[in-house]
Amino acid sequence: MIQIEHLSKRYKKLKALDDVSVSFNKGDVVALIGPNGSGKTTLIKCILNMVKPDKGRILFDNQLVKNKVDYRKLIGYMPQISQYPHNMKVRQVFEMLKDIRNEKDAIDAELFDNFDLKSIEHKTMQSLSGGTRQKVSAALAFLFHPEVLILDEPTAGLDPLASEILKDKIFKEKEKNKLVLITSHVMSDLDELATHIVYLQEGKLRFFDTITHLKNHTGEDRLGKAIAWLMKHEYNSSFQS
Ligand SMILES: Nc1ncnc2c1ncn2[C@@H]1O[C@H](COP(=O)(O)OP(=O)(O)OP(=O)(O)O)[C@@H](O)[C@H]1O
Repeated sequence: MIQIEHLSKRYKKLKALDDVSVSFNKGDVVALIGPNGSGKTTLIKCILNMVKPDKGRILFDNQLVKNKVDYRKLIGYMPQISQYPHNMKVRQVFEMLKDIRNEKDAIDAELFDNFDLKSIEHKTMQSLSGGTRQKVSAALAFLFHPEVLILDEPTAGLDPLASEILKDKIFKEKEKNKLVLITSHVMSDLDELATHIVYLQEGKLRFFDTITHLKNHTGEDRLGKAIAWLMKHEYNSSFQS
């Protein structure tokens, strides 16, 4: 569904992405893992056409994404830092997006309801706590039944109940054969959800495989331990599923 071929991106001398090739299919829940600054968000932004790569190409459903916008409708994106106008009320943000899409009937309000966003819809975005802003951002990402979900640190700042609600929702979408890409530093969350691991280090793809294969290879049954093993050992595995 998404093919990334020889992708490179530099910021001056810094190689944020260095010849990354990987592909993702429907039904995969892919955990993007790597140290701070390893290129996870840059990879996501390239997929979304928010950052222009210097080299390489990305295909979405076998179509090049370069200079395209339409395919973005099929992706629900939860950014690390949401950037909705500060003085807009929560209700207005939802209404604005529904108006832009003109798809008023095809709404998935499950997270809106489960997070009880109705009770804060009169508040402005700037008055929300960090975690509540994350809830709004999550509800917006799932709103239009997207085929692909790209979630950048989705559970960061969420309380335990909200975090469970969001993980249940991600799990349901996986069951519907959606493709989900998640970055997170919370290994236990990824252990519950992910089917595949992409491990980036200094912009390079160090590892791409199924979680099952990673655990078998390392002899660890917890993802956190298996990733620690990867970080300690020179291990390169990459397969295109
Ligand atoms: N707009 C930019 N201008 C200059 N450098 C940038 C820019 N965006 C990212 N970088 C650099 O590119 C590298 C990769 O950043 P990126 O945000 O992709 O990392 P990350 O893996 O998502 O990190 P984190 O885990 O901290 O979120 C970092 O060194 C970062 O400082």
